[in-house]
Amino acid sequence: MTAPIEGFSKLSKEAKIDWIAKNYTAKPEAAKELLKKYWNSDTRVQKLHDEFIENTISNYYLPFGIAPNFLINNKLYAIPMAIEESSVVAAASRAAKFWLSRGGFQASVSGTEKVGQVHFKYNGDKEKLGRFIASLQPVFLSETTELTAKMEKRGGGIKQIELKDKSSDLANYFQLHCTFETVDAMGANFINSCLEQFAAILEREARNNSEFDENERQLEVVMSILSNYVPDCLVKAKVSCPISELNEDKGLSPEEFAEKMVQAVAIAKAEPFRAVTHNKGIMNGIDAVVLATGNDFRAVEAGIHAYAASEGRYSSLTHAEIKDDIFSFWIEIPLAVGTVGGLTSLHPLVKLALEILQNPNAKELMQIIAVAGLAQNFAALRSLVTTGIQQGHMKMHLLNMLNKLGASEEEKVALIHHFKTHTVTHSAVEEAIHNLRK
Ligand SMILES: CC(C)(COP(=O)([O-])OP(=O)([O-])OC[C@H]1O[C@@H](n2cnc3c(N)ncnc32)[C@H](O)[C@@H]1OP(=O)([O-])[O-])[C@@H](O)C(=O)NCCC(=O)NCCSC(=O)C[C@@](C)(O)CC(=O)[O-]
Ligand SMILES: NC(=O)C1=CN([C@@H]2O[C@H](COP(=O)(O)OP(=O)(O)OC[C@H]3O[C@@H](n4cnc5c(N)ncnc54)[C@H](O)[C@@H]3O)[C@@H](O)[C@H]2O)C=CC1
Repeated sequence: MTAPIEGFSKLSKEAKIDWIAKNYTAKPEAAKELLKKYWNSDTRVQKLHDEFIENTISNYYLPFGIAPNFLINNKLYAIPMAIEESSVVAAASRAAKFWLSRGGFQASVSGTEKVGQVHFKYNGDKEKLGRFIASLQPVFLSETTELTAKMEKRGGGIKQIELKDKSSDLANYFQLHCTFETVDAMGANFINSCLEQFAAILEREARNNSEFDENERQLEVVMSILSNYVPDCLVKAKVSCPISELNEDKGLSPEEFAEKMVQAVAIAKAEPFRAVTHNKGIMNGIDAVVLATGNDFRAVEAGIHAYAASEGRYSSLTHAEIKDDIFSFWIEIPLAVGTVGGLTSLHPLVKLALEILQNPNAKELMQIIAVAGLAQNFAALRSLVTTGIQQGHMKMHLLNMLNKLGASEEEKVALIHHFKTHTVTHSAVEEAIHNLRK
């Protein structure tokens, strides 16, 4: 077993690479060569990437694709997507193309409120605590003016600071539940800075509060942090058209297709095992745009899944109905994303992605991301209720399989042609390449 290492973080990049290759790989020279192959040839860009995280030894590439033809609120977008899974970009593109001639996607933001909390312990009279927090409201605001001045100029800032009694859930547990408007930033750092200031004020003023007894003065902050659950930072995206415009699809009449789509969503609402996969398909679209635009996909994932379970059972993020011969399909999700801050102005490809999206503000980006999720779900359900998922997915996955089997460019051309009329499965591809090489 390799011995632990002290001070790894302080080694040079070369020394880190030497150490990891020597101690953890079978072929150190080949491993080193591979890591260096993925360095950016522009040393300034490479340095920038090295400084995004810690202990960087190379870059991890994800494909960066484009799904064109998204008509969103009557504006045409080409959506950049960063994702490793085949068929996602094709599926989004197909759904965009389908809805392009049917009025496109309508999207709207119904709230932009972010949340942060100061969690604290207090053992004492609750009415006194209520009076204490009420008296501190102006202090919380006046002692954060340095932090909030610029944000307020942009139309943002602190919205509300509310005391919440959580002591029935956990002994002596209370919180300051705070809401913020962070305009075009995701806001994590702004919110956390404000919260840490509230926390310092809270403890300091408790110690000096003459109304408190000795025990109450020991009010203790446990932690201060934003919440990634933002149920009032909501975006909705929708498509709809007369059923007659849905076309006959893979042997289903428009009416049958619409009914099956509604049924598929109903199943995801009734059955959590299905809902998880249904929502995974939606996240294929959402994560890909969140990543391409340099946003925090872990934050987005955590918040969206919490929302999917907010009614007590994990359920579908999309909804579908047929009413007065109109088929409607929509999504509603919480999304805290930024078009400034984080990596948005640093990562060269993120900057380009935002430019391709015509430099949206945060609300516009929320709408684009919600649309990508809805489109993805439409495409996946369309396949699931007609041909099954494998036909389209495996068609897109074919190149991965051919690469894995070491197919030459000529073999790829021949086999892609062959599989236009044959079903793609692992064994069929193996057999076809074997036959070709005989
Ligand atoms: C894969 C398709 C789109 C084929 O669909 P198709 O009807 O065979 O496509 P087509 O060849 O007729 O082309 C139509 C359009 O689709 C797009 N398209 C088509 N091919 C490409 C391509 N190579 N590259 C880029 N775009 C492509 C493109 O927009 C194209 O228009 P054009 O560009 O020609 O004007 C369809 O079968 C589909 O949408 N399948 C769903 C795939 C999917 O959902 N994949 C996600 C991975 S599976 C998963 O993780 C989620 C899941 C399924 O479990 C979720 C759930 O259960 O709900
Ligand atoms: N739990 C979580 O989600 C946490 C996430 N993070 C990370 O925090 C980062 C995002 O934090 P941010 O505070 O958004 O980024 P940031 O720290 O880069 O700050 C963005 C700043 O941009 C400025 N700004 C300029 N123009 C603006 C405009 N039009 N609207 C709003 N602000 C404008 C503001 O000063 C704002 O504070 C992400 O990288 C995320 O991964 C950090 C801690 C916790």
